[in-house]
Order: sequence, then structure tokens, then C-alpha cells
Amino acid sequence: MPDSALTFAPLETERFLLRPLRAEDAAELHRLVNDWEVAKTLARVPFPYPRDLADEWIASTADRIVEGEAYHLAIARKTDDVLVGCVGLTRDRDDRSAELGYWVGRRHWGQGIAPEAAGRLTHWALANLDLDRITASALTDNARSAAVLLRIGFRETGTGAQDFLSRGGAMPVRLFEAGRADLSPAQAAPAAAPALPEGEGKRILLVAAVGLIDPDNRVLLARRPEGKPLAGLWEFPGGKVHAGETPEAALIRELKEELGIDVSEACLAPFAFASHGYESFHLLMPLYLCRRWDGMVTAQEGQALAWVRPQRLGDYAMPPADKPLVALLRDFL
Ligand SMILES: Nc1nc2c([nH]c(=O)n2[C@@H]2O[C@H](COP(=O)(O)OP(=O)(O)OP(=O)(O)O)[C@@H](O)[C@H]2O)c(=O)[nH]1
Repeated sequence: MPDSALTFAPLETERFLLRPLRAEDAAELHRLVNDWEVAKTLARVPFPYPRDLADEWIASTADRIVEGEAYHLAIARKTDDVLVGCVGLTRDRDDRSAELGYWVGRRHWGQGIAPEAAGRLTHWALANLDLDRITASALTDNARSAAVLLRIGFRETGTGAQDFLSRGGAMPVRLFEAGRADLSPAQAAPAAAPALPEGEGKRILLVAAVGLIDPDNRVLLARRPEGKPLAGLWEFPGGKVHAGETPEAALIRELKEELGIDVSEACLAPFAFASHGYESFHLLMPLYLCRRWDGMVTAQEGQALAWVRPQRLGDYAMPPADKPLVALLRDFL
């Protein structure tokens, strides 16, 4: 059995750790899930739940984490590591989506555990896996579960029918989904952004970005980290132009802060710009190209970095404002 504990760093919430399940969790997991009130709400859980199945299922979750197929995690109390439930995501690679599931043992109900755990896993997944959507479903008669999803930011998309092992057949469900925009409606620029003319009633946000190009003609993309709007999307390094700063000075500052490199103004060649209306601001973003810098490009803020061949840029999910820039860059390089 591969050691998923070595490959998956537990996710922390205010009160819980979402960590890989361990063989020692089996007895408590069985006690909590072998309860009709819990099992009847879960599509893939039989009732009664055989004790051996807890061992088998826990063993299988480790392989699937290592393979990046599914992330089924224990919700464990930080104070004493007691298992209170499980939360999981199963990926559908063809669709760049994953399905969320969760349950909490009956003795732990009423403490807001499900939204805390499922919300954390949803945010983490959209920021760190190549996904655009998380889907979820709740039995039509399970208003409590639907409320959890809505609280996290999921949208209701319709109804359907799903096979429930515990019920011995198909049951009506409400369908939900969440993308980045649902989880981070606060796409608004922080108040520190410089005051610029209003466009169509929206504030104009000036952001400077750069296509760093290495000797193999590859372009550097950086992944927006969890916690920022549009987390998980790949973008050109850069950031907001502060009041009193030129776009070039802003880039030189951002490249030092984010990538640890020194760039001189003479090496920043203006290339193109993006002008894009986001929901709460209008982005104006000059894109420079740069082939010379001092120092080694290293992620200073834990963000993922990728050197990408121009033909492969389309494989990376980027903010909508970047689409025209990517096309121009591909033609240019
Ligand atoms: N750097 C960068 N920002 C982009 C790109 N495309 C795009 O839409 N943006 C948007 O421009 C804004 C940049 O803001 P930011 O939050 O990265 O700026 P920053 O580094 O100063 O952030 P901070 O204030 O959290 O430090 C975001 O709304 C981001 O979504 C891009 O390719 N590169």
C-alpha cells in the first residue's frame, strides 16, 4: 500500500485536519457510518456496512490519492485526532471536474463540520488540481446537505436520479456545482489599488504582467495560489501597479518579490495589452516580454511555476483576460 501520508500534506481548517485515512481509523469509521441516519444519505455506502469494508475502503483510498484519482480524507479533530467524518473528491479527468462527497457521524452533527471540511477541500482542489468545476448532489429530502453546499458557494443546477446502494435503487437528487467564480465572488481589487478613471461604472485596475522567455523559447506561467481570486488559474507573472509607480517599476518589484529575480527596465519590451471587464472591475494589463534577467527563477511564495512551449500554452487554464494575449504570443514566438 503506497503511503499517501507522505504524498498528501493534510489540509487544515479552523478546528480539523483533513488527512489521509489510516488503517487505525477503520473501527471508528465503521461505528460512525454503520448508522442508518448517515448511510441513507450516501450513494455509495451499503447498509448494514460490513466491518471488513472499512479496512478495504481505507486501503484503497491511499492508492487513489497517490494516483491523483480521488482524495478521500478523514475529518479529524485537531485537539485529539478523533475521526468525526469523511470528505472526498473523485476526479473526472475528461471533464476537468471532480465530484464532492462528505458525511459526518451523527454524534458530531450540529457543529458546522461539513461546510468547514467540504469548503476547505473544494477551495484546495480548485486552486491545486487542474479542475474547473466541482460537482455535488444531495437527496431531494436531504435539505441539510443542500444547505451545506449552498453555504460553501455551490450553485443548484437541476435535478436528477442517482443509484443509492443503501436504498437499493435510484433516488431523486438535487444537483450542484461550483467553479472558481462561485467561490471567490470577491474578485474586487483591494482598496489599495490606485484610483483611476471609471470605465462603464467599474473601477479600472492597472496590472503589469510579463512573458519571461527562456533560451528554449518557453514562457513562464505561475499558478495563482489558494486564497487569491481565480486561484488555480495560470497567469503571467506580475501584479497591481501601486499608486505613484510606473508599470515597469511595478514589474521589477513583483518579479523580485514573486520569483527572486532582478530585471532592468531596459529588458522589459512592451508587447501587447489586455483590456477585460471582470464582474467588479475592468482590468487594463500591459504585457511585456523579457529574455534577460539576473538570478534563478524560484517561486518565492510557494506558487507552482511552469515553463511552457508556445504551442502548449492552450493546455493551461488562464484568466479570461489572457486569452487574446496567449494567441498573440503563440503567433509571435
Ligand atoms: N499577474 C497577472 N494578473 C492577471 C493576469 N490575468 C488577469 O486577469 N490578472 C488579474 O489581474 C489582477 C492581478 O492582481 P494580483 O492579485 O495578482 O496582484 P498582486 O500580485 O498585486 O496581488 P496582491 O495584492 O494579493 O499582492 C487579478 O485580478 C488577476 O486575476 C495575468 O496574466 N497576470
